Amino acid sequence: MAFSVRALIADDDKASAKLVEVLLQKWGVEAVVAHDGLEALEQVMQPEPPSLLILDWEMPGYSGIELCQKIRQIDMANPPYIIICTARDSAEHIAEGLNQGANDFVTKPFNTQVLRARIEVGRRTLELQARLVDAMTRLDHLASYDELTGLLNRRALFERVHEDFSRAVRTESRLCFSVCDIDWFKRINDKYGHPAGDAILRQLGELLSQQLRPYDRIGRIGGEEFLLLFSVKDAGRAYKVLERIRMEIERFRFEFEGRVIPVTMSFGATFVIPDERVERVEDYFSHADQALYQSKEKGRNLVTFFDNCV
Ligand SMILES: Nc1nc2c(ncn2[C@@H]2O[C@H](COP(=O)(O)OP(=O)(O)OP(=O)(O)O)[C@@H](O)[C@H]2O)c(=O)[nH]1
Repeated sequence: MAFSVRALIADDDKASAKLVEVLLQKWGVEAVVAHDGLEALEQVMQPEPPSLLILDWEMPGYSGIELCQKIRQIDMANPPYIIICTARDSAEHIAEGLNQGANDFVTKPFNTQVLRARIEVGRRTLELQARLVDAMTRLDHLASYDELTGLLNRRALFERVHEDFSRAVRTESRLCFSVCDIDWFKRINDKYGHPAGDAILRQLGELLSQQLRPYDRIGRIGGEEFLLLFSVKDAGRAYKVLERIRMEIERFRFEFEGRVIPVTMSFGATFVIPDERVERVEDYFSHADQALYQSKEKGRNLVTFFDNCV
């Protein structure tokens, strides 16, 4: 199916606007009409704006050229394709229009065939742009999210953690930074198979996400290792949150192909009062990791805080 576009015709000459509207209808292009620059700008600012703009050069409110300038200053994921319609067809005018952000020109009185061909060029360009934006969105997602669990990956998570620390400094809030790791995961893989291990990672990702609030951070930072960052008033409460999560995991029925697989997780954590030294995020990570090591040493399925700060 052909890629469809919605057009905006902006022209203070009502007869001329009507003529273009009728032609667009005939060519299967849905169109809305504005009779001055202000009305046209309002249409462009709608949540789902028209993508192909056919703007008259001279209009009350804003001229077609002023509209071009304004629209090109707006940061849009999918900028519109703009055709300026004008009787001014000198080289200077054409250059000025293009320099101000128009994609194309149609001179008045226009030739129907040429107008149709130019609209088709616009439609093709918008189709390519939509595909590019779609591909970039997908690439962005792939670059930031772990494919198996759908959680943030290590790189994206640490970027956000740095932002969270800066925000916490401003709002004077406190954070709990925890690294957690599945116990004996190698044995689980060996006993039930790698696909079962993958299924556990997926189920665990969902379970961890349900345990935290949407604005807390959670990500998969390595094979069977996850990182949690949540705001909390004091270290005692932080301990209770992690203990609750640890017990939920212990109780949860992880299943793969009808078999229930017991899973436990060890936690290392540190309670943080963020300060300006953003590089300390790496120190906190190292502290949480050392505490995780202690949980493993003490027998696993445990929550340990760095430096016994709880
Ligand atoms: N199924 C699956 N396994 C993974 C994945 N990533 C890492 N692993 C496995 O996770 C296991 C981790 O093993 P170890 O580092 O020895 O840790 P462990 O067996 O969990 O032991 P402790 O951490 O000491 O409790 C290895 O066997 C990895 O192959 C993955 O994406 N899918």
